Order: sequence, then C-alpha cells, then structure tokens
Amino acid sequence: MAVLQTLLTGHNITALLIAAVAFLVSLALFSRFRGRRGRGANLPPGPPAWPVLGNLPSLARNPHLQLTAWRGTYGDVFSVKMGLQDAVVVSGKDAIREALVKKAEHFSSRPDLFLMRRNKQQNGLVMSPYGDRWKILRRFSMSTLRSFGMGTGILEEKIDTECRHFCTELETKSGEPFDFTHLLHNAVSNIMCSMALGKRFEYGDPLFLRLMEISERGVELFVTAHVFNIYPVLRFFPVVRKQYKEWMDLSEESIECFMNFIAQHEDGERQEKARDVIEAFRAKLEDDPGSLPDDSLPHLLGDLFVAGMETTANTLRWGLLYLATHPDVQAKVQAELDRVVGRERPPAVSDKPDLPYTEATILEFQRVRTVVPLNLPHCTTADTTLLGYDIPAGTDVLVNLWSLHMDPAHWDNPDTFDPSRFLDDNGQLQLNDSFMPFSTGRRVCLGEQLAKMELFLFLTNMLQRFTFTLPEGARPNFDGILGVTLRPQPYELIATRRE
Ligand code: HEM
Repeated sequence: MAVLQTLLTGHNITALLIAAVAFLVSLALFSRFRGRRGRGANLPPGPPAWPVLGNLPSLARNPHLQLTAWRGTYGDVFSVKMGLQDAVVVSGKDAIREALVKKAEHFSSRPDLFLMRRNKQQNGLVMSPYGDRWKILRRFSMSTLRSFGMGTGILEEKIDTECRHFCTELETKSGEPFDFTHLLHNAVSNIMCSMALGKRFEYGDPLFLRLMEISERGVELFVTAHVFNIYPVLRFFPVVRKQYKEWMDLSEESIECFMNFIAQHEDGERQEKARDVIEAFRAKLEDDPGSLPDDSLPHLLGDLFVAGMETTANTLRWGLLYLATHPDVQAKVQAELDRVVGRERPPAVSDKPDLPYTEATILEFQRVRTVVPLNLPHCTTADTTLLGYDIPAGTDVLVNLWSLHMDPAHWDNPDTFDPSRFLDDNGQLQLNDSFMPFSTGRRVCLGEQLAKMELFLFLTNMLQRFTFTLPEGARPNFDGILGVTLRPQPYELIATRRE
C-alpha cells in the first residue's frame, strides 16, 4: 500500500489527477466487463467494495487481521475484490481441506501475476502454474531434498555445522544486547546455500550479504509491489515508476547472481550421489536429456533460497522473542534438554521423540505467530464449488492460515503463548487438526521436513548453551510486519552463556 500512499501524496497533483481520472474511467469500463464474465448464480458473499479499488482500502494494513474479522461476518468462504480481481478467502479447517485436498485438482494453481510473468518467476517452482512444468520441478526437488535427508544424513550434518558456526558467533556477543536478525538469516540461508549450491559463506561475505538483502527486500516489496499486479498500467506513472523499477532490478540481480553460482559451480568427477541441487540437476539432465526444463535452474535455486530463509529465520526470531518474555517456558525446555541430552554432546534429530515439551514449544511458536499468515496465493483452474458456493475458474484464492491458528473454537485463549496446548495429560505430544503452518494439499510446503529439522536443531543448540533475556526496560512488540511472511519488529536480546 506504500505505492498507493506515494500516489496520493505525490507532488505533481494536477498531472496525476488527469492521469488518474483517465485511468479510473478505463478501469471502470474494464471492471464492468470483467464483472459480468463467468458470474455464477451462487457466489460467496463478501464485504461491500469500492468501484475500481474494491476492498483494497480496508486491506491496506494488517490484511490477515481484517480478513479474519470478515470471516466472523461472512463465514468460511467469502469474496473480496482486490482492485478489479475477484478473490475468494477460505478459512477454517474443513473449507481449507475441501479446497486444497479434496478439490486439489481445481485449487492448486497460482495466480498469473503480472510481475511474476515479467520477471519469469513462473519458470521456477513456487509461482509456477499447476501443470506439467510444476509437477516435474516439484518431483525433482522433492526427491533431491529427500536424498540429502535419508541414508547419508547429509542434511543433519549441514544443519549441525551451521548451528556450530552460529553458536560460536553468539559467544562473541554473549552478555550484550544484540539484534539477531542478520545472524539468524545468515545461518539459515547458509543451510540452503550448502544444499542448493554446494557451498556455505562466511557471515560477512559481501556477495552473501547482498543476496540476503535482495531476498529480504523482495519479500518486503511483494505486498506493495502487488499493486502493479492489480493495475499494471501504474508502472508508467512517474511517481510510482521507481517502485516498479526497484522490483524488476532486484529480480534481475538475483537471477544473475544464481546464474553466476551455476557457472562457477565446479563439478569435478561425477559422484555416485549428488551433493547439492546443481549437481543433481546436471546429473538428471545428463542421464535423461530433456527431462527437466533447463531454463528453470536459476529460478529454482532462487525459490529455494527465499522460501527456505524467510520462513525459518522469522519463525526462530518469533520464537526467541516469546522465550525471552516467557522465562518459565524457556527454563522448562532447558530442563528437558539437560535431562535428555545433557551438555556434553550436541542435540540430534534422534532425540526429538524424547523431547515433547521442546517440540510443543516449537509448534506453539508456529501457531501463535503464523509466519505465512495468508499462505501463498492459489488460483482455481476450472469452474468449481466450495462449501456449496460457485467459484469460477481463474479466481484468486487466499487461504487464511492466521484465522485457522487463532480460531477460539479450536484453541483455548488463542492469543496466549502456551506450549502445553500441544501436550496430552501424560505430557506426550498431541496434534490438533486445525494446525497447518506449512499449508496442505499438493502445494504443501516442499521444505516442511527440512524446516522442522532446522527449527529443532537451532532451538535446541541455542538453549543448550544460552539463556535469552530482553535488555532492561525493553518493550516487546508482538505486532508483525507483513510481507509474504509475518516478521517481528526489530528487537534486541541478550544471550547469556549457561553455567
Ligand atoms: C518454518 C518454515 C516454513 C514454513 C512455515 C513454510 C510455509 C510454507 C507455506 C505456507 C507454503 C505455501 C503452500 C501453499 O501454497 O499451499 C510454502 C511453500 C513452499 N515452501 Fe515452505 N515453509 C517453510 C520452510 C521452507 C523451507 C526450509 C523450504 C526449502 C526447501 C521451503 C520451500 C518451499 C517451496 C519450494 C514452496 C512452494 C511449493 C509449491 O508451490 O509447490 N519452505 N511453504
């Protein structure tokens, strides 16, 4: 919405007004045309919308909260107008499962967004429309990641290595207030780098820092730049053109970066088992030419890098904030770790079944601050129905994971941070079917298993060695900043070495 604000406060008001009137008239005509197209008899209800802008003005700030409030009025399936485009908002476990699992064939595509087309992001995996290309890339990526996790245990080794580097770095900050954001982002993205590119970077490496800057800014811009998806013509307007240019420049720079990594990747002698995604991609093409779209590799690497970094690092940042403000929970996790793992060896994934309270704490981080609150956007590929409503083909679908995790019908005191909600009377882990931080269905997070290992190993390594507190007088803020992900406001913590 920053783009709209810039538009409204720009200097050249007269020129802008003339352009805006011409623009709105043409959009209104277009909107009437679209409004008639494909309208079914029983469309989901929804809040009243402004001409042309639709419901965008109400969604400018904290859309996940507004959409959750509208669920109370309009139910589990309702429509909103994102500018000229109809979108359906799906909330509640039954509606979400009906759409993403039972009717997966109809609900598993991505919207054909103008910006994604422009920067060829649809050549990758995350924004690829549902179809053969997506299926091939998804199958390849899944089997490659699985092969890293199974048998050789390469995955756990790589995460362990990074946890060690991260904790060593924390030692140097021990006892002083410190903003963990960059360090955590560096550590988490290094895991993706070593899996995808076959190399990790030193935390201060300028190329690495730039790559992270690009992806963080990209995720931040995703929401504001979305206005160009809704009104592509705005890119010609002088006041907002620079936002469009920034988005396009960042995407180009990021793809160039990944193309350079691919070009510099030394294969050496072919290994029996590929050690990273680039090696696996090349081996697959060598064995079966044409089996993968060969223009997709830089986009796929970029997708894995961004999808893997933002989500996991921000979950850990929320987690540390909650632990620092809930010392009782932190002490209980540490006591469980001391009892099961001790201090002499690092925690391992095989310890997980014996650490139910620790695991419940991680699940509670993911529930109380859903890091992808509105999921990634989906889109229907055919005329279909949902809970009895008609949903035309080509409708954008927003799945409200935030409202699912904050639903008082399924969670007692949903605003309260309480890991024990994930434990039964015997202190064993119990799951709740209204919990889906990784979404569900065919587009379910590809990195779910990896993310779970990362969250577990990072958290246990940190709490085995350190206790986290807020600096004196600090006021914790639990409102997030929403891009594609919900990230915490910047904050500082003190990591104190445990005796
Ligand atoms: C706590 C960490 C994470 C969370 C909460 C998370 C959550 C999600 C969500 C909600 C989606 C959208 C699913 C949908 O469209 O229905 C998604 C997609 C995806 N995630 Fe994750 N994710 C996490 C970590 C990772 C990691 C570590 C990777 C690295 C491999 C990854 C790779 C992907 C990819 C490639 C997709 C797109 C899948 C597709 O379109 O087929 N994610 N993730």
